[in-house]
Amino acid sequence: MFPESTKSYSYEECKATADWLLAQGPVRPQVGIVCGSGLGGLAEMLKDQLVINYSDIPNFPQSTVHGHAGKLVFGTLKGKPCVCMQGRFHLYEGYPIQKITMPIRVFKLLGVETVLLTNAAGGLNQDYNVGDMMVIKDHINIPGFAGNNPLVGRNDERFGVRFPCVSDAYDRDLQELALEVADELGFSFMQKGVYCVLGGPSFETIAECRMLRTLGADAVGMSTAHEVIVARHCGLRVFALSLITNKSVMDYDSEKKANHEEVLETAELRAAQLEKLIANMVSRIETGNNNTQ
Ligand SMILES: O=P(O)(O)O[C@H]1O[C@H](CO)[C@@H](O)[C@H]1O
Ligand SMILES: Nc1nc2[nH]cnc2c(=O)[nH]1
Repeated sequence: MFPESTKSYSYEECKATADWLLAQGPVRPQVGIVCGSGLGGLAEMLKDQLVINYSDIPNFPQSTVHGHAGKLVFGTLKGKPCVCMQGRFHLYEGYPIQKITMPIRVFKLLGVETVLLTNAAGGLNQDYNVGDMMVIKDHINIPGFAGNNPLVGRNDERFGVRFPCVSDAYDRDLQELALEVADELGFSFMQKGVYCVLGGPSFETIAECRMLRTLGADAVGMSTAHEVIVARHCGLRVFALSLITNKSVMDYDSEKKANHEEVLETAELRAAQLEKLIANMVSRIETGNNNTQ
């Protein structure tokens, strides 16, 4: 009924991967973290680590992008059992959208309740500066407009409903918690806005940047929104944060050119602060009942 390209990983395949992972170590993670480009240092914060290469995990895709190490790290962060993806998957790597989001379903089957996703993104909002952190309040899923949504294909009710609501995808309490924690840390570079996902890997043209800004997007990237849709479908609580690694070029007189090196350089500059923010958030997320303290 559905073409082969829309084949999801079945519940049984995701379960087999989750069971294999659970058999490797004692940690039963309640928080799942996904590291954006150049932000893999987040995983280093975990204590009592069990590190598993993606290449050793049954059914798992492989990382192909510089700045995405390709390791799954289990451990505790501020005493909370966590699992951290040091490297995510993107559409432009050539994977079907169901494959790049499959780890989120594995998170669910591992017992994860809350996912914290990070990414590197271009700042469309001209009030944003390089190095700002944007709490994502909503997204625009451009590939989804053309039917490239991770939930396309047969729906398995064991994960979630056929038509999930995503108007409340980004948990409001977690958004508030992030801003509260950032304030306590003295961060003066916090923003809250709308993330737009494109397929990549080419960066945007000037006309595209102008169009996306007109549509209401504050930042643009090539990830996250697909993971968020799958996470919400299976009932996970979601928080997502963009590091504005570069300013989108909106002006034909500009000499600036988007490039992955700048993305990684900015990530390196802000990594320690981003790690602090996420760690302090994790310490205040009450696990076991999906609430914050
Ligand atoms: O979204 P993450 O994985 O942080 O990566 C972002 O950085 C890369 C471009 O430099 C793209 O992959 C874009 O999506
Ligand atoms: N699409 C896109 N992804 C990014 N990731 C980091 N910066 C950018 C950007 O400017 N555009």
